Amino acid sequence: MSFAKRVREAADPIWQASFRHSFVQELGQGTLEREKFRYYVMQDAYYLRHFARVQAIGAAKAPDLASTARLAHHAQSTCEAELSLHETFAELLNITEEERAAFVPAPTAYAYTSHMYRAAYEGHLGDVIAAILPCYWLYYEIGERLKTCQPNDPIYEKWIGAYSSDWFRSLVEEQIARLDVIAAAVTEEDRRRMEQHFLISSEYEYEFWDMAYRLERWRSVRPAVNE
Ligand SMILES: Cc1ncc(C[n+]2csc(CCO)c2C)c(N)n1
Repeated sequence: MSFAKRVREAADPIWQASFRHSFVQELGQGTLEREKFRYYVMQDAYYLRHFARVQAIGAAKAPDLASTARLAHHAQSTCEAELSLHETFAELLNITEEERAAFVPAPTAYAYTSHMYRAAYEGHLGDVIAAILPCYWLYYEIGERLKTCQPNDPIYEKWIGAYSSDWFRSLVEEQIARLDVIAAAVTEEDRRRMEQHFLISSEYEYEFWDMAYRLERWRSVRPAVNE
């Protein structure tokens, strides 16, 4: 069995929990409270800004120029996706400049992005891909599950459409293939560490839905946003 398939299986219980999460279910049914989705969109914009930087670290750590080019390209696409996400949803959801200025990353958004930076800082390209792959792959599987849903809400339909597209599918397949090529060439110890990154990111994907559903906040401190 390929490395990617193996870690996907190891992560299956937590992926199933994401599929069942009320945030995902209610998004598909169109019953998700707008406040929760707005909160999610703003936290996700923060997540994407850092995701792009982690991809750029992957580009810098890649051992061959072709991988550097692809990862750098993906970092740019994430920046563009983030910008268009911001523009489209900010308009549709009436997110104001004041709200953006007052934005604070929630503990889970901060912890998840910190986890990706840690994997990238300490490791090689395989660690970066292992940490970022659940983001692509889980969203693709969620897109597949939700694509037959009819939330009867243009905003939720737009979100589902973004993750069930063929374009998105090819992105996921590219990263799965990259993970398998790297995993086949590294040591057993490297593979164990990569599996841990994959599992921890899978846990944080679940926590991210939960964070939005609960409108998570810091208990006492209000850290200023770091770009
Ligand atoms: C918490 C969270 N996890 C995963 C994604 C999905 N995603 C983020 S960046 C990227 C790469 C292509 O742009 C993908 C698939 C998300 N939006 N938010």
